[in-house]
Amino acid sequence: MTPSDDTHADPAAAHARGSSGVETGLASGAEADARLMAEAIAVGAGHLGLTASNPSVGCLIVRDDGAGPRIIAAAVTAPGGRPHAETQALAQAGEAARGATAYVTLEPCSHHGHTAPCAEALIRAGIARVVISVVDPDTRVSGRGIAMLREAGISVETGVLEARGERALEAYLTRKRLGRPHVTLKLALSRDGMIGSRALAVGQGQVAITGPESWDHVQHLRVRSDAILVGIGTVVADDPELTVRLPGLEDRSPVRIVLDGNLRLSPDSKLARTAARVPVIAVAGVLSPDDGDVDPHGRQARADALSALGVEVLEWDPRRLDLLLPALASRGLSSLLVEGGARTATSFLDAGMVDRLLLFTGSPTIGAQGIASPVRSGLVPAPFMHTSGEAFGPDHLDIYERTP
Ligand SMILES: NC(=O)C1=CN([C@@H]2O[C@H](COP(=O)(O)OP(=O)(O)OC[C@H]3O[C@@H](n4cnc5c(N)ncnc54)[C@H](OP(=O)(O)O)[C@@H]3O)[C@@H](O)[C@H]2O)C=CC1
Ligand SMILES: Nc1c(N[C@@H]2O[C@H](COP(=O)(O)O)[C@@H](O)[C@H]2O)[nH]c(=O)[nH]c1=O
Ligand SMILES: [Zn+2]
Repeated sequence: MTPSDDTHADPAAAHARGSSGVETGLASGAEADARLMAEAIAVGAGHLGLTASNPSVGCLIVRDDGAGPRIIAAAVTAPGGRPHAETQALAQAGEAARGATAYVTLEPCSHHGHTAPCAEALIRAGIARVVISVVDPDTRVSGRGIAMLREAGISVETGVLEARGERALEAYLTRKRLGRPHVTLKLALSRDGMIGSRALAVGQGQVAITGPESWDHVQHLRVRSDAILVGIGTVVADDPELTVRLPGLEDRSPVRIVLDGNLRLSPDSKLARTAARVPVIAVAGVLSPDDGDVDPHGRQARADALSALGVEVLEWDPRRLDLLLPALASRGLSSLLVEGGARTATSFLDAGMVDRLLLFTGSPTIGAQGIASPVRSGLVPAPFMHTSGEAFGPDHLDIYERTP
């Protein structure tokens, strides 16, 4: 078996197989279960950022006819969230599913939602054993899928490679458990801890801090996110596009969100001009009668112009992250990538709304005109814990995770 960890490739194509399936070279048992679940997790990761409110689940159908386990089908939740992984894998396997084992990263669903329950489909297909990584916290499922399978006489094992499974499904699990998206804050820091420069005139573009290798990695982070968020200060200063521009993955751009309490977003900005292609939400707050410094007519005209371009102007207080994030979650957004700037990063950190912190440190120094980052590598306070570090060309990425 060559387990696939390429989350960017088409997961089904990664499993090109003949009618006899993919030999794994393993003997059945706990080690094979773990290896096959690792493969199911890799397959499931293939549609992160594409399945909206649904988790991107991986499912393998595996047969052992005496010569060791063979993968006869592999599927991931379809873009948009349906069909679910199991029904697609069962369709691929056909009659060969009878007596086989299903490896599923999330407990098979038991509810009649938009589709019939996957647990029922597994039973009907004659699956003999189901191996599950994570139990589904969805209140419509939550143990019922497992119970249905067991009642039908299927042998069920749960918690296989659970930590890795939880990590792969972290966005979905955070939304279900905490009622808000999983938040990754990513910042690019100069060697002296700055994220930008005040010396640049508006529209002069951003300071180059990190190189192409980091850029490539951030593009992949965007691919796997449901939404990307910045403050209006960044939009005014840099006029970013915030899309995915990797060849072949251009259609994987996440929803773009701007915190913009005074609706300063210009209809001429790259965000507004591309809104018809990739959604943009401007979180614009509600004008109160004493907002003396804002011309309500100007604001309304801007709102109209932006709406005509396809920007959604959301009258929600961008300062109340404690309310905004649950509102985004209720739209089905499970993973949020916050890309700055300094004030926005500070707000998310102060509100305790950052689950993972990615600090890219580049080689340039910016000096006294710099805009200081609210956090610096090596100086990140609790509750964050440094979990890994990696080089990207001349840059260094440090990853910190929130500890419970
Ligand atoms: N190196 C890096 O990783 C990055 C660097 N940058 C740099 O950062 C600089 C911009 O940073 P900064 O000026 O701090 O601007 P931000 O992008 O953080 O935007 C801040 C503005 O957003 C609005 N806002 C609305 N709600 C919130 C909220 N909850 N929290 C914070 N702000 C909110 C406010 O404007 P209002 O009152 O009008 O609503 C506020 O002034 C630029 O120089 C840019 O190049 C930017 C991104 C990444
Ligand atoms: N994506 C996925 C599952 N997702 C489950 O289904 C719920 C959404 O149901 P519905 O809105 O009807 O599609 C979601 O909250 C989660 O419980 N289940 C599975 O068996 N396999 C899958 O591949
Ligand atoms: Zn299902």
